[in-house]
Amino acid sequence: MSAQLIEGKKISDSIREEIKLEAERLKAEGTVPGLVVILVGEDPASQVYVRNKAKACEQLGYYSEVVRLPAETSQQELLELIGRYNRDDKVNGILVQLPLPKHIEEKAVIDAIAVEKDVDGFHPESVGNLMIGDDTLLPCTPAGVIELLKRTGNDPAGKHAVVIGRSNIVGKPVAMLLLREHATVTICHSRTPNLPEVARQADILVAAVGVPKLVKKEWVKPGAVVIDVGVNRLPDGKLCGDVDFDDVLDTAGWITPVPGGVGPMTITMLMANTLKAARRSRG
Ligand SMILES: Nc1nc2c(c(=O)[nH]1)N[C@@H](CN(C=O)c1ccc(C(=O)N[C@@H](CCC(=O)O)C(=O)O)cc1)CN2
Ligand SMILES: [Mg+2]
Repeated sequence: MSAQLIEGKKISDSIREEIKLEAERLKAEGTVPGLVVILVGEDPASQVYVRNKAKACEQLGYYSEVVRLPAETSQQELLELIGRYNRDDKVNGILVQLPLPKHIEEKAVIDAIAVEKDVDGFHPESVGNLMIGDDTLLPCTPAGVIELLKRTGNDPAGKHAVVIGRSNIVGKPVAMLLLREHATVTICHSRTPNLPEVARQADILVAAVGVPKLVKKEWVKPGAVVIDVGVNRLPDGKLCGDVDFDDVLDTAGWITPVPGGVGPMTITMLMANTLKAARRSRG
């Protein structure tokens, strides 16, 4: 039997409707959520994501700024700009689009963002808050994964979740969020022995490694929920995930497509974080 599709685009659209209502309520009380997105350089994919973030702000009636800086911008210039937005009351969220040019140290940039404006959830204090279970701004893609699970009735509680990938942006935080949702969590990576065998134990399998079509049907327990976080561009220009979708389709119980699965949730959760930061800014 074919797996049920987890339609990220549809779920994302309905969350945006909820956010819009909340944002209107907040605006009626005199607070306009504000987001600045900073892009350094001309990476084509990043340009699309930044444009889509600005569009989402417009759709929701947020105050929005996009700062496009040349690839040669120095780290010091970027840090000074962040410092200015840290002090700007119109702006509740500051997002620096990744990846950054090689001469800029990602950690220095993330550390410079005021934690209360860290709508990416990448600041060490945000990460620490997530780890100890304090209320915080959550990283967008991992938060989107949890929303997809919950809104399709796939509550992680009591399930075995296997996460393939250990990046700071997706693998580690999604594992922490699944743990917070009472899943038993295994984190795998390139040095995990018998990776297919470990993956096959998962009730919920999250693939976030950036290897096109790595996960095959032999890696999937029949009926498992398969969440594909990979966005890989193939030589023919087509997008594909870390899961071999066609191969896995008849084995999985639920599956996210690429495109149209996890991807659309990233920007929606960014909008939710900006709203949350705006609400919190009122004290
Ligand atoms: N500062 C950040 N940088 C990056 C993040 C991030 O969360 N914060 N994540 C990614 C890029 N990203 C948002 O910034 C992002 C990636 C993918 C999508 C998306 O909607 N993907 C679509 C396909 C889009 C396409 O056709 O290329 C999908 O999967 O359906 C949105 C946002 C790295 N940088
Ligand atoms: Mg404001």
